[in-house]
Amino acid sequence: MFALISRILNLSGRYKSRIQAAFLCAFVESILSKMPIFMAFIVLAGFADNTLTGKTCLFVGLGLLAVVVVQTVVHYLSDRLQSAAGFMIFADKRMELGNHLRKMPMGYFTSGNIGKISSVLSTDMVFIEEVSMSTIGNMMSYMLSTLVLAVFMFVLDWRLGLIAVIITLLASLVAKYMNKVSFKEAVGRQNQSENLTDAVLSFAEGIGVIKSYNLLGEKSDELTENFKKSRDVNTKFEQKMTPWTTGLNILYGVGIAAIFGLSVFLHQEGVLSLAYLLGVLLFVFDLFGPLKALYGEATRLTVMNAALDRIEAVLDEPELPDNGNQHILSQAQPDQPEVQFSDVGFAYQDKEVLHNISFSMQKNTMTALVGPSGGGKSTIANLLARLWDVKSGKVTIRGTDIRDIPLAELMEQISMVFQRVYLFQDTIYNNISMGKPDATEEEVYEAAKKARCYDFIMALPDGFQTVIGEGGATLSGGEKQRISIARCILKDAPIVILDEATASVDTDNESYIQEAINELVKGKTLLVIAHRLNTIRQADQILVISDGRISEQGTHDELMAKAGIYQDFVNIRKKASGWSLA
Ligand SMILES: Nc1ncnc2c1ncn2[C@@H]1O[C@H](COP(=O)(O)OP(=O)(O)OP(=O)(O)O)[C@@H](O)[C@H]1O
Repeated sequence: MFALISRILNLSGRYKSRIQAAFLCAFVESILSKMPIFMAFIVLAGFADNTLTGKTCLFVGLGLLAVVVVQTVVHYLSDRLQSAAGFMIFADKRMELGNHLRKMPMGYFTSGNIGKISSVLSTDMVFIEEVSMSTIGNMMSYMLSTLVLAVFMFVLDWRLGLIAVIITLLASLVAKYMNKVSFKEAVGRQNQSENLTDAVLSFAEGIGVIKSYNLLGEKSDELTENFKKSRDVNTKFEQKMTPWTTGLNILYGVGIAAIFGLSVFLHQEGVLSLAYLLGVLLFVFDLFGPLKALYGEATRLTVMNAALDRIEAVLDEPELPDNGNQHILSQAQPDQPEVQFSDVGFAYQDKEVLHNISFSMQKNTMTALVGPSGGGKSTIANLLARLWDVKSGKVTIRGTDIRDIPLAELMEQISMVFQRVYLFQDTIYNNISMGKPDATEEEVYEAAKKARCYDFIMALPDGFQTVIGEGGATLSGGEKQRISIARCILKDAPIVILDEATASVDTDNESYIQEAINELVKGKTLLVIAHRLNTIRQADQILVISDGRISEQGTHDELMAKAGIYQDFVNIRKKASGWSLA
């Protein structure tokens, strides 16, 4: 328990003194909350000894008033200091996590991790930031209160103090095992919470497909199954905890009965005065209250510990190193290619997917990657943009290894047009201008014109100020694609990576998109994952990628003359509607 408390306190960093002050206030408040019983003890003791005077009553009355005032002040202070500290610490932690996620390779953001990231950023962070400080504050004050009450029992009679200490030690032993069980179960509970987040996200994202394939029943059942599992995991947790909490309650009951019985016996034996007996009677029912509350909070602490484990697991995921300090030459040396892959190998975890990939791209030329699905085309394109790092060999731009170039500088050199377009929930203007944040209005409009989207944007009621996304304007897939191309045109990076669309859009849209792409790639070095025969024919070089290797390389005419895999693909492509047979 102490290890857990110190683990959370270690996070406090620059807010340490604020938290210490908050805990001090919480402790003072908890001591003050016992003062009315203490005052009652003074009055009853005076009454029993026949020494009660008006002065004592006045003193007790004023004392109670002062206690109420001070208690209100420290309660206010501890609340303010604690909750603000929790939010401040975890606001910093969230930023650290956000910063870390930004630097992680794209490979991490596979669907299996999306649920984990959402769960860490929302459920775990929110839980810890809302309850951690108050939980620790309460626990500390309960511990100190238990100590103060036990000392008071010793003051009344050492035998009573001894019983209080024995019960406290036994309770902490029981609580230790209870925490172990709670901790074990907390891991399972959180894993199920992640599974549930995953299931809900994938259901919400795939609702279109689910409906169109009439899978609503099946997928709803899967989701319901997940809800049931969560219910079962939580019920099991409560069931496992009940014997322990009951055991603790019995122990407290036995302790109270023993102290009560012994104090009456000691009074009858003439060892304990009536005043002290009254004192015991006043305190005994409250004696184990703080201890009870302490172990109630301990369960929350184990949940927090599991949440911290998950936050730290995400923070421990390796980042893509960004310590390069070389700059890309503005012009390649004579005879130096713009882009060069030299003996590149790559694996997703242990699965090797690229072997000995070597090719070069000359400035302002088009290289087309073609080949069967799963061959490795997208992986090659992603390695050029350094979405992952090569496992062996190297990728250079104008002679410089891309790992030696600061990521921000590398990104300035490359534009990527994906099949799956992502537009932010923002105005069309801002969605385009993020390609070049310091662009003038004229430059944004010019890019929109080149990307063939100016006219349809101006036809919208709010024009470029139209907000896209949920609650905003809905655009067709082709329109979104053109806006994303406008963004790239504005960025004007010298190297363009294009994943050519396989999905069929209507003929109008297709020709507009083609025109937009033609504008984008003018005077650029282009790497295209090509699916259309027209595009492939125009390429300066074609790389046929299959099983992670370059199996053929050349121009369309050269490869057609070879009667190899490329020729087969072209023939099939002519018959079928898509190059990619997946
Ligand atoms: N994130 C990933 N994690 C693990 N394996 C992956 C991942 N992405 C791709 N792969 C695997 O790597 C291999 C190459 O995939 P890649 O997407 O590069 O092929 P591709 O030629 O672009 O295929 P397609 O034409 O279908 O897009 C495949 O076996 C694929 O299953």
